[in-house]
Order: sequence, then C-alpha cells, then structure tokens
Amino acid sequence: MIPLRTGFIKSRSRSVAFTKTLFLRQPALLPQIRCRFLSDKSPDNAAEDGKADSQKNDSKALLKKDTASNEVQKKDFNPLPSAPAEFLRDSGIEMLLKKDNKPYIPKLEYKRESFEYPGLPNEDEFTKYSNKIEKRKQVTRWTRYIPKILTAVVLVWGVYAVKVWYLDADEDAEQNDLLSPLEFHKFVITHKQKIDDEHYLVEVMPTSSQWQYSTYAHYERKSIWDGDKMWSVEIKQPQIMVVRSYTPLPLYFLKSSRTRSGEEEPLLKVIDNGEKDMDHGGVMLFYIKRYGDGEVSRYILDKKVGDELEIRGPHVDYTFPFHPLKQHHTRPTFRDLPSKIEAETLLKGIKREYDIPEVDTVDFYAAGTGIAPILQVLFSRNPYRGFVNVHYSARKDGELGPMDRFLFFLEKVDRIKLIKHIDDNPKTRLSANDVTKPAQPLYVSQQRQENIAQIQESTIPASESKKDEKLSRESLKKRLAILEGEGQKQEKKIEAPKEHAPYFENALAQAKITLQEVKPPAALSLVCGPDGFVEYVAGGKALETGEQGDVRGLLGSKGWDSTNVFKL
Ligand SMILES: Cc1cc2nc3c(=O)[nH]c(=O)nc-3n(C[C@H](O)[C@H](O)[C@H](O)COP(=O)(O)OP(=O)(O)OC[C@H]3O[C@@H](n4cnc5c(N)ncnc54)[C@H](O)[C@@H]3O)c2cc1C
Repeated sequence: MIPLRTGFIKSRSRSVAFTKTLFLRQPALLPQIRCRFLSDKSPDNAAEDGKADSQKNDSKALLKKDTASNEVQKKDFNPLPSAPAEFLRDSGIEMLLKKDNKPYIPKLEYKRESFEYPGLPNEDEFTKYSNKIEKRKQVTRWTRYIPKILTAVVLVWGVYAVKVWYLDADEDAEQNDLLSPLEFHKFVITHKQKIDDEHYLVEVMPTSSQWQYSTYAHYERKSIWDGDKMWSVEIKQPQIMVVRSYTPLPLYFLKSSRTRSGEEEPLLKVIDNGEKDMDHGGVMLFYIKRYGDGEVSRYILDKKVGDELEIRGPHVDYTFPFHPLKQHHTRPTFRDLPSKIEAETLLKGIKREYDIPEVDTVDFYAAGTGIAPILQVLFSRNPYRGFVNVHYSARKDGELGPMDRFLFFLEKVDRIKLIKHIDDNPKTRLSANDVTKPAQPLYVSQQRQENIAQIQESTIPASESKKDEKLSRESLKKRLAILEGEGQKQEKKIEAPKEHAPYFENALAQAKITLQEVKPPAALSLVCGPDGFVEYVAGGKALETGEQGDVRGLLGSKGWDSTNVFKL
C-alpha cells in the first residue's frame, strides 16, 4: 500500500494540489487515494468500513499486480528520446511528500483562519488590534535623501528670496531710475526720421518700465527734464567699446495707424511733462549728425527701429546761475501748439512783490547739432525764465527738420529770438556784427560772486605783482557789489503802482504785449558746436583737459571773458 500521509494534507487546496500531482505522476493510484479520502473525510460512514477494508486488500493485490506489470513494462520500456523521464515507482510518492526532506519546524506565528463574517470596518477585533501595532517605517533609498533634498530646496529658496527682496531691491533702486550715470541702460529705437543725408531724429524708449514706479512717487525730483541745466548722455558703440555724448530732447513722434502704415510722417510732439504725462514713458529724441567716418554716429544711424542702444547718464554739462525768481515762479512748459502754452500772468506781480530783478538774457551760439542743448532747455519743464538770442549756424536751411516749427513758436511766445546764419547765404554768416558787448548781470548770487572771483584769480597773469592782484580782486568785488545795487535800483525804478494783473488767455496772447518790451542785454554767452566753430566764436577749449580756456574769437573781441562765457 502507498502510505497516504493525510496528516500532512492540511487544507482542501493542498489536497487538491497533491491529488493533481499524483494524478500526473501515478494515474493508476487515483482510485485508492479517493477511497482513502472518503474514509478519512466520512468517519460517520462506519458501515462502509468493512467494505473499505476489503477494498484495501483488493488495492494491495492490485498494487502488487500493478507493480509486477510495471516491472514487466519497465523491462520492455524503450522510451523515445522525446518521452518524459522515467518515473521511479518505489520512492515517487514518498519523495513528493517529503519534498525537500527538511525537518519539520512549527511556525512561530499563529495564523488564525476564520470563516466568520468580519465586523464593521475598523471595529472588528482584528482591525482594532492591528491598528494598534506600530508599523515599522519603511526606509528606502529615497526616504533617506528626502530631508537632505528638502533642506537644499529651503536653502536655495532662502538665498533667492534674500537676493530678490533685499539685495536686488537696492540694485533696483538704481536701475529703477530711467538713467544711471554709472551703468548703461537699454533703450529701443522706436522711430527714426531722416531730415537730410546728414541729419536724423532718433526716438528711443526704455526697454524696462520699472523706473516709472519710483518716478511716479517723486516726479518733481526724478523727472529727467529740467530746464535749469543742460545735460547729455553717453551712447555706447559696443563693438569698439567707445562712447560719445548726445543731447536728449523731450520730444517724441505721435504715431497712428496711418503713420505706422507709412501713409503719413508721424507728428513731432513735445513731452507734456504734466501731472499725468510722467516723462511720457521715458521717451527721448536725439538730433544726430552722421559723420561719414564717425564711429558712433554711423553705428547709431545704421540701426533700425526695434534695435537697442545702450545709454548712460545723465551728465550735467552746464547749470544756469541761480536767480531768486526760481523760488517764486516756474515758467510754464512749452507745448507743441503755442495756444496751449499757459500765460505768465502773475510774473510781473511776483517780481514787484518780492523785489526780484529781471532775469539775464542769454546769447546762445550754436552750429549744427550744437543747437540741441538750448532746445533741451527750452522744451523741458522749468524752462529758462529769461530771454534767449539763439544764433544758429548751419550749412543750409532746413537742417532742423520739424524742430524748425517749434523754434518759430518759441519766437511767437516771446521766449527766444532766432538768428539764422546759413553758409549758403554768405550775407547771413555769423560775424562780429552779430555779437553784442557783454552786459553786467542783473543778479549775482553769493555763490556766483565767489565763482567769478575764483575765475578772475586763475586768469590773472603770473607776472602781475601781488599788489596788482589784490587791487584787481578788490575792484572785482566792488564791481559785483555795485552790480547788485544797480540791479536792485533798477528793479525799484520799474516799480509801478499796484494794479490788477491783466488776464491773458495763453502765452500767445501775453506775447503780443511783451514782444514790444525791450529785453535786457545779454550778460551770459553759451557756445556749442564743432571744435572749429567754438574756436571761431569764443576761442578753443583745452583739448587734453577739456578746460574752458581763454575767451578769444568773436566774443573775446567784444570784451567777453571767462566770467560770462561758457563753451559746451
Ligand atoms: C556734451 C555733448 C553733447 C553732444 N550732443 C550731440 C548731439 O545731440 N547730436 C550729435 O550729433 N552730436 C552730439 N555731440 C557730438 C558727438 O558726441 C560726437 O562727437 C559725434 O557724433 C561724432 O562722433 P563719431 O564717433 O560719430 O565720430 P568720430 O569718430 O568721433 O569722428 C567725428 C569727425 O571728426 C573727425 N575726426 C575724428 N578724430 C579726428 C582727429 N583726431 N583729427 C581730426 N579729425 C578727426 C572724423 O573724421 C569725423 O569727421 C555732442 C558732444 C558733446 C560733447
């Protein structure tokens, strides 16, 4: 008989597996196994026990017989090469049951098997118990790195936050200004207009709008346009790392769909500089002359609309002398239509009330693009409060393009007198006849007095004795003191009985009256243009040092000197 170790057959599934295996290996034994199962599984069926015993005996006999026949088969068996391996009948079942012949080791953990329905979720005994068991954290490679990764992320974020919110805040404070004298800011060319082969108008806009936030808060202080001074910027030619100075103008081109499509030339406008305008988005215009072999002018003018320029500034080239009217009155900004310019109705009353002398007339001698600095002053907010004689020299008429119109308007509102000296018309060329003698300044501030004294000292020839030096200094002081007194006397002379100031609708209406008034003679001369022109009008500047040098030329011949002439 084959020993059926039913004790090892623990579950139904295992018994099925066992039967399957047996069936595959010993199909002849299946009936016996079935009997044995029946006898094991049906203990109540005692009646069948006898029958089973007899069957046992039968099976013994059958097994013997079978073994014998197997022996015979074994002898006759001549397997094909592809046939399965021969099965060893003697030890097959036992080998299977023993499996790996390992000693029996009882399981330490008791695993309860139950066919009961489980309780409600999280309420049955098993769940309650298992929930209490602290599950061991699974430590993987990633879980070990997570704290390090998190620390690195927090650190990087911290560094970034500090940089952006604190360090960059300071940098931005600089960058937030439209211009910086120390670093180049990028501007994009938004329009380019050719006046003639040599003269162009180039409009630029800042590429960043950050500067506006700080400018809005302190517009009075931060606006770049201030007619109290003449200033320029440097434009970089990055290929050869060279910079040249150019004078920005508070002008821009008004574009529309028609002008963009090329149907019409855009209209040149003056930046309003009013409360809402706020420097009109940082726009500025350059009036540039192209030199055939000029490094930077060619570079700028070869650029197209949309290209960028790197600009650094502002660099103040000249500041007008202080005048007490500055504390009480600001001249209204020039507008592109004279009828839009406000009248200075209260000006006379203010002068009378505060006993303020007249503002000195200025003679401005310009050649070509050298006119740009005085245009900047006249078009900016807080323009010069006095009258300006603009002596403009050019090869031919029309070099100013659309700006000519504005100069005409400035004449109409009695702010300037434009005297053109055109080479094509030799009669008009600038000569000594066009230059007046210098007048005494109507007001000399303490600061200016000291400056003049310093200039006088530096120009006194070294050969002069100390006595002469002292004398000349004293005479200068006396002169200045007399000048101030004269100015005051003059002011008192024009004092009129108090009357209501006449109302003028605009500057144009006011100019009808003021145009008839005689302007004070010029007490200050400014010269700007190519070196040759400056030399002709006022004597050359010291090329190496850029110092003013002595006043010679046309102005020198008329008695002008370093105290009342400035070469730009
Ligand atoms: C404060 C200020 C404001 C200015 N504003 C303006 C402005 O608004 N618009 C404007 O167009 N210009 C302005 N300029 C002039 C401008 O800065 C440049 O000088 C001008 O554009 C020429 O520069 P460039 O590099 O093109 O030519 P450069 O290469 O400097 O040459 C200019 C010309 O000089 C000649 N030249 C150069 N070197 C010598 C030399 N060693 N000897 C003899 N000849 C020489 C060249 O042949 C050429 O014809 C201003 C200058 C200053 C100082």
